Amino acid sequence: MKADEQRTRQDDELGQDIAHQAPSLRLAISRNRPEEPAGRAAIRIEGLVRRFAGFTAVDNLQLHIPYGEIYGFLGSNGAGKTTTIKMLVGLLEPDSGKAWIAGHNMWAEPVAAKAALGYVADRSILYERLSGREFLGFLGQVRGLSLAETEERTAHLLALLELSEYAERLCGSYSLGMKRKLALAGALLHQPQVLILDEPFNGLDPRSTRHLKDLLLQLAQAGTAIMLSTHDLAIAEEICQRVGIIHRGKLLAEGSATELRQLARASNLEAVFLNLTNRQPEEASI
Ligand SMILES: Nc1ncnc2c1ncn2[C@@H]1O[C@H](COP(=O)(O)OP(=O)(O)OP(=O)(O)O)[C@@H](O)[C@H]1O
Repeated sequence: MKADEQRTRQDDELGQDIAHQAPSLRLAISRNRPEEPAGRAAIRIEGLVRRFAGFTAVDNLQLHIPYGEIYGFLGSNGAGKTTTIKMLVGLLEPDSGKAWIAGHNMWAEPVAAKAALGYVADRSILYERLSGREFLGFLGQVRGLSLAETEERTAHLLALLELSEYAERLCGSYSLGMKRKLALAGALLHQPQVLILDEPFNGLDPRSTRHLKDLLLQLAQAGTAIMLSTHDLAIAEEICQRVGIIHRGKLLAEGSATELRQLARASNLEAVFLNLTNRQPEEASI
């Protein structure tokens, strides 16, 4: 048997092991982390539940993400990532449970919570008849920035995201990747303490992907809390301090990629992920 095949088989067997231990895995890992008081978490979710016509899409979810951390939210198609994010950013009312952004309850103090938040949806919604610069100018007004601040931040972000040469073109004429980058510029305009990104790497070319990874690492280093959902396990492994794996609306495991790999004795996050979620193979479609 070749070394690669042997490692894959070992990963599979060990992964099946942790699949059975899944509920205790998270507890074991969280004991290894210095405790972050929940009240000081940048993003805090307690007991979040959302049902659609009797089907439970998000099932009693708990999450605490501190400032300065990049948290990867992983799950197969339909696992409940977008539903969780929509409840967290105030777009979808939970059936029960609560969510806080920078200490503000999203549903009781939505203005304060949203002021601290930058959010990019999985599908970018832009005003197609505005130019890139006009779009950011409009968002600056919505965010209550002065004209000078808006102009300065707009120029900085357009340059940072390599969009300056397209700034006067209508958003409707942008490519998918350019739209994603402009949406990100919009989310960063008011320098939020908390950034929530649903599939931020979708549609980006390798150069823009590298650029975004570096930008997120810099923002986290400066203290921004970042939660991102992704299907790209290599990216999660590279830039996320912790990852949470959601499946059928429940958090199966949570920890750093290294902790998850060590605990599972698996060679990579993909092996951990596939084996945890393969108990329902028809859903393991990441
Ligand atoms: N408005 C809705 N009405 C009915 N069911 C919904 C609605 N929104 C989401 N769902 C269901 O909830 C489940 C979770 O969906 P969600 O979009 O949160 O998954 P996801 O993890 O983001 O998936 P993907 O990776 O494919 O984007 C799915 O079964 C989906 O069909």
